Amino acid sequence: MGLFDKLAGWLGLKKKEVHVLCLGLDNSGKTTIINKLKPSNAQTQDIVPTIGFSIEKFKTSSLSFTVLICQAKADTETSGNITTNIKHRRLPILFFANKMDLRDAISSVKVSQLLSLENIKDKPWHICASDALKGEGLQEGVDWLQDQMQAMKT
Ligand SMILES: Nc1nc2c(ncn2[C@@H]2O[C@H](COP(=O)(O)OP(=O)(O)OP(=O)(O)O)[C@@H](O)[C@H]2O)c(=O)[nH]1
Ligand SMILES: [Mg+2]
Repeated sequence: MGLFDKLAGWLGLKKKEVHVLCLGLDNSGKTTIINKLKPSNAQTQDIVPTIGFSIEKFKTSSLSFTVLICQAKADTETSGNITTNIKHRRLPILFFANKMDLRDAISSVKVSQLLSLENIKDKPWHICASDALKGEGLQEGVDWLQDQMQAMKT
């Protein structure tokens, strides 16, 4: 069972489709993170650089996730479609400070300071240190998303 399956189970399943936007710098580990969220039998061993953007669809027993993966600088029609109105909605934002296994990695607290995340006042946000190769930190992020989505339902 992948982390998305667990998330779907926890959500109460009122919604049938969930859109997730995965945005980050080139080579930051976006595809690796999304791959790790899939059930192990659906994961690929062969991660290649994403050209432009990619759309992944996950179907769990009763929920489908559409994940749009694109570079922070991408400005495509598709990303526009999915991101329309995001700015004005109180949608949760989960940050992964990925590649924390690298020797020169800085802490998630420092990343948060450098990105001035404390200035985000109109949306719930959370930052997790992660090592997407080992899958470390991803569960913490999914747990936080679960709490946020539960709160949005009530
Ligand atoms: N050391 C380390 N390497 C990682 C980690 N996550 C991803 N990588 C590696 O970083 C490289 C880029 O990972 P991708 O998942 O392709 O990154 P991306 O953000 O999707 O890259 P683009 O599609 O090119 O924007 C790959 O060689 C991954 O194996 C991590 O947590 N630690
Ligand atoms: Mg990619």
